[in-house]
Amino acid sequence: MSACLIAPSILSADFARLGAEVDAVLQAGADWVHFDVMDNHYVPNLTIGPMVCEALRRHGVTAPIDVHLMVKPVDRIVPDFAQAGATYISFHPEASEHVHRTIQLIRSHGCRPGLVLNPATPVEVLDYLLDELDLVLLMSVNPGFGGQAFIPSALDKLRRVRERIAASGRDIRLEIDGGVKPDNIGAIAAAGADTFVAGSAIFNAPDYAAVIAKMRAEVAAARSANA
Ligand SMILES: O=C(CO)[C@@H](O)[C@H](O)COP(=O)(O)O
Repeated sequence: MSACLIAPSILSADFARLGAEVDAVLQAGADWVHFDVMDNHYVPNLTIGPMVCEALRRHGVTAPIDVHLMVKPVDRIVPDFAQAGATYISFHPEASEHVHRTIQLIRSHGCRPGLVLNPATPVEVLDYLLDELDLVLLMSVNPGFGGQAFIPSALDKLRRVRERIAASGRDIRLEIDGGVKPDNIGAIAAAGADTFVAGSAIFNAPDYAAVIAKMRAEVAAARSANA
């Protein structure tokens, strides 16, 4: 099993102090910065774009930036995010006319491509695509807002995607996003996730290091119970 990675979603950060917030979660032990891009079209909310990603790089952030595009169309913003310093760029298949082409576009710009499955998107959407992907992101809430409750059917979906990744023989991260908390992250890890996005659970906590450490401990306990 791949290393457990914790990716705080900056959607729940204090945007007035974004650089300091990102520094704080990374110093507290986070691995990635999860960067939620919403366009008020594909999803009913509006957030941040490539200029903010670039500003974080200029601020000195060297950790992987995990860009989750909740935008439609996708392709025209990909080069801008690559230029801005994105590491992973993930998108929703429903938002792209030509999913395979968008994946190739992301890779051709030097980034790692990921595909995002909404709660009602079947796992079969991965057919013919897993060989091209570096990451699969399963949404355990409907995209658009932080602070929603985890949808339990995501656990079965994680197991099914984990089986497909194992069968592919490729090193693909399996990321989960939405309602991830210290009290459910163990079950989520046991179902097969290795990369954990958490927004409100981390940024609403008084002590970022303590909540990240608690999440890692829960993942480690679940993995050793399943070994
Ligand atoms: O992409 C999204 C929502 O669309 C997520 O990244 C949320 O921002 C996660 O927030 P929490 O559920 O962890 O509060």
